[in-house]
Formats: sequence, C-alpha cells, structure tokens
Amino acid sequence: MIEVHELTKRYGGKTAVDRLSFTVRPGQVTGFLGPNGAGKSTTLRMILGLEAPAGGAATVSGVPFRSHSRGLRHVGALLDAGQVHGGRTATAHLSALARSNGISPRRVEKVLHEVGLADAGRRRIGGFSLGMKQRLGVATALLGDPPVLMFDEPVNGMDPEGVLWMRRLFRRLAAEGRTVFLSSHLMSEMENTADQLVVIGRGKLIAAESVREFAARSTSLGVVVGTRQAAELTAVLTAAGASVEPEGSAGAEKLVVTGLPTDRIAALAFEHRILLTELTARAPSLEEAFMELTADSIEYQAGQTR
Ligand SMILES: Nc1ncnc2c1ncn2[C@@H]1O[C@H](COP(=O)(O)OP(=O)(O)OP(=O)(O)O)[C@@H](O)[C@H]1O
Repeated sequence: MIEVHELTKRYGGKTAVDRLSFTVRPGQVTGFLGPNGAGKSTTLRMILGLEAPAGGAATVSGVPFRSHSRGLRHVGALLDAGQVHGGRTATAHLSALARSNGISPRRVEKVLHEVGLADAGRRRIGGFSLGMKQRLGVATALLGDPPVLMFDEPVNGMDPEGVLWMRRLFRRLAAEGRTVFLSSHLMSEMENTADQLVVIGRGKLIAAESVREFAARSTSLGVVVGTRQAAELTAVLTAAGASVEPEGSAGAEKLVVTGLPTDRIAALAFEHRILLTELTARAPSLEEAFMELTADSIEYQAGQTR
C-alpha cells in the first residue's frame, strides 16, 4: 500500500505537486496519469524519499520509505532506466544491489531470466538498447521480491512485443497481491492494464477511481441511428425532444441523436413502424475522457501561447 497525504513540492516559485493525496492499494494495477509536466515523476521521487517535500508526507506499507532498511525488499522502482553504470555487466550491476540489500545472489539469475535477459547477463549495460535497459530496470525492481512496485513510464522505448510482455507482467504482479503503481502520460497504455487510476494535472488531483468509473464520467457523444426513413424518424425524435443531425452529408441514412437514450429511440421507432438498421451509443474512448478531463491542465499546447 502507498499512501500520499497532502504532498507538496515547489521548484522556485513553481508548485510542481500541490497538496496531493491518494492511496494505492495492493492486488491491483493503479495507473498514475497526467499530461507532461503534471508532477508524476516528482511525486514518485518523493514517495521514494529521493526528494524532500515542502509539505505533506508519503508512506509505503505504513512507514516513510527511508525508514525501510534494505529498501529493495520493500519497494521495487523503475524511475529512469538510463541511469545505470554503463561499464558494468547486467549481472554485476544486479549482484552489487543484491549484496547491499541483503538479497540472495540466486535472485540475480532468476530476475534476469524473468525479464528475458538471461543471455545478456554478461554483456555491458552501455551496449544495451533502450528496451533492454527498461527490462533491466524491471529486473532491478523485482530483485528484492518486494510487495510494492512503482514504474515511471515503463513502456517507453519498448517494441510492441515488449509492451505486451510488460502488461502481462504488471497484471501478474498485481494478481500475486502486490501493489503496482505505473505512471504514463498516455491513457492508451493504461486502458488494458490498469484497474484503478490516479489522474493529476498541474500537480493537483483530478480523479482517483476505477477505470470503469473514469470512463462513465465522460459525457455521451450521442447515438448513431441508421434508417431508410430518415425524414420520418427525424420528425418523431425531434417531437420527443431530441436533437437530430444527419451523420456526414445531409440525406444520409444515418443520424446522430442526442438527448434521448437508445431504448427510447428504439421504442419510438417501433411505435411509428420505422425500421432501424443501426442503433449504436457512441461512448467516448478513455483517451477522449482523459483529454477532456485534463484539457485545462496541459502546460504546453501546440499553437497556443500562454
Ligand atoms: N529539478 C527540477 N527543477 C525545476 N523544476 C522541475 C524539476 N523537476 C521537475 N520540475 C518541474 O516540475 C513539474 C513537474 O515535473 P515532473 O517531471 O514531475 O512531471 P511529469 O508528470 O513526470 O512529466 P513527464 O510526463 O513529462 O515526465 C514540471 O513543470 C517540471 O518542469
């Protein structure tokens, strides 16, 4: 469990994280979402005690991270995969961490195998691709078999096969009862992976809820109705209070109806003996819901000066 309470961080006059509070529970994958510069990395660094907050506090399994001796056995984190000593081999890197955290050296082979780097253990990290460095970062996070895992933009630089592998890994780690917290600026990365979402913008909490609740928040984009009796149906639906627009060109056989639910549209069509060829509620994608919700908190937008 990760608990963040009123966490605040300022850089000069700028508040990067603003009285942020949320809880990340075990047994689930929780996505940490926000546009670029929202304060995700800063929050993760404060949870890990790598930066001191200006206010508030964060605990991991009930205590501040710094109070955990042999930290890797309590929290595994992948923050910046590029930040490893390039001259060392993967095995040497992991072995040194295992020693200083009181972890059995046998874990090194095991985690290298787990992340698909079993054959690369003797190679120098400096020659690794970005995707391999991400895998090594995951191996480091898993080394101490910790109950809490945090990953900052983990799929950056991974190929599609690697992304799929990571998704499965996150799901499995959560199914094992661990707390799994992943940051991303892309909703599409969370859509098939996360159970819960913590969404922030400009350092402030925007939403903390399940993916399903998040999707339900966004306003419906209307119902697409197909019929060969478009004029007749338009008159009936308009009389019932809906607004009706032809989809695409005027005179089309598809209409976009807002202001009435699908079952009411179907009932009215049935009553007036109008045959429908399609009846589809247009739900916005999670990506659209995310963009709608964070639109006011984007720092840098193309074509706009602030
Ligand atoms: N060391 C620093 N000194 C000054 N400002 C900083 C520092 N680190 C972060 N910031 C600022 O704090 C804000 C939050 O940055 P942070 O990296 O936490 O955002 P993020 O959500 O992780 O973004 P991204 O998705 O781009 O990584 C940004 O405006 C950033 O410019």
